[in-house]
Amino acid sequence: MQGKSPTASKRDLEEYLASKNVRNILKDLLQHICIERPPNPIEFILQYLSTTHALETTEAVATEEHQAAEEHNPVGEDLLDAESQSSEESDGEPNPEAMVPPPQYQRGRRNAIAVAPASAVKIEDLPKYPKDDTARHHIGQVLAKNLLFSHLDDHQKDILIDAMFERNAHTAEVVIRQGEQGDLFYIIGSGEVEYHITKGGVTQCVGRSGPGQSFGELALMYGSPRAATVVCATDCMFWVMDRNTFRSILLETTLSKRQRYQDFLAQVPILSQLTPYELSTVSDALQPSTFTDGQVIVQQGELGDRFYIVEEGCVIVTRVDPGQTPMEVNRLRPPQFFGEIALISANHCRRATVTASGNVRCLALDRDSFTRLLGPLEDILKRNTTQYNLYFSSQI
Ligand SMILES: Nc1ncnc2c1ncn2[C@@H]1O[C@@H]2COP(=O)(O)O[C@H]2[C@H]1O
Ligand SMILES: Nc1ncnc2c1ncn2[C@@H]1O[C@@H]2COP(=O)(O)O[C@H]2[C@H]1O
Repeated sequence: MQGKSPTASKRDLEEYLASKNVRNILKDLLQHICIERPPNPIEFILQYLSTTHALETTEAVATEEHQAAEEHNPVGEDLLDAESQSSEESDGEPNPEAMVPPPQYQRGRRNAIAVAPASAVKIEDLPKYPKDDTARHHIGQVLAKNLLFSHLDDHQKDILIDAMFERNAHTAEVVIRQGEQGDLFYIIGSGEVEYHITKGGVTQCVGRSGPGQSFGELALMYGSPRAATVVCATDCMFWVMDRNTFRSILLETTLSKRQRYQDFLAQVPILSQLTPYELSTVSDALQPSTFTDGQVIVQQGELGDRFYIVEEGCVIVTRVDPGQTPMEVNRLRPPQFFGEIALISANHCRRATVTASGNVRCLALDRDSFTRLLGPLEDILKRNTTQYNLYFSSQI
């Protein structure tokens, strides 16, 4: 028997590794270990590989179906319909409860995270849908409203703008159906949508979104069936991107931000009222800010438009009343928060000065995100201010 030359066997090996996609699988695995830093990496690796393997098999089938659909309809016409029909065609009437939301969005199971593998598609191979300057400008404005896109540089934004296509839908039209497979991500250009979840035979409206907001990320992040039905509350225009574009440009940051803040936000008492999914949308909107010792974060008497949660370090709250010297009234540490009074009071005025004591890291929400995400907590926040013993609390 003739032995193979060392060069030939090295080449064989390379070919074998390439044909089985081994390098990419290991790269993805390593990337996800770095993002999640699991306490037990071996358990994580075993779970990741078994989940990934299952997902890749399903994805291969889904991709073939998608390619077949694209060959039939190369410019992406009727993709909304294609998305909502796919599972009806495969197994008759869709059953919204056949599949439940991904485990991390079910109460009490926050740690069970199934991570979908990152896309192997190169950025330059993403689709390009021609559009005029007005459309590009409009997408740019829409993206600027959504913090999921805030980390993108101009080059990435251009790629994203090229890869998106426009979809229109009428009031009451179902864009996404709970339980179905899906591979599109939507950004609302105009109009409003409602989210409905059916559980135990009961359908509930769990939220509503408007221009600049996005939906449809869960199925793309976790390879799971759609977790909610999305229905147009008004006539809508969407900018839509496919799974590969979402994964190439948005998956890592969205996933890592949600995973990074998930456990921390769960400790913030005021946020315990929110569902795990609502908490994850709070994570998307958080803006980390750092302060050095003595730096004033908010100043009494100024107008305020940001809410802060202390993530690391300590802040000192001081107040000065007319004709008095400034007095320390509070010290706040993780996971306490401040800055809500200016956002819920009529005159938007800061009622105290907050200063960093040592190095401090805070997570901030701007006024729009605060109102949209924490608006339902306003009564609790107002009640909470009574603990500050503010003589003007009745004016809030
Ligand atoms: N409470 C919620 N639970 C799950 N998904 C939600 C919820 N509210 C809005 N959604 C969105 O509805 C989308 C349905 O499709 P996806 O599961 O891909 O992604 C989901 C989210 O983007
Ligand atoms: N005793 C206190 N009096 C006033 N504000 C306080 C007090 N303790 C903590 N704070 C926080 O300090 C913040 C200063 O900005 P805001 O008035 O927006 O919201 C205020 C509260 O969140």
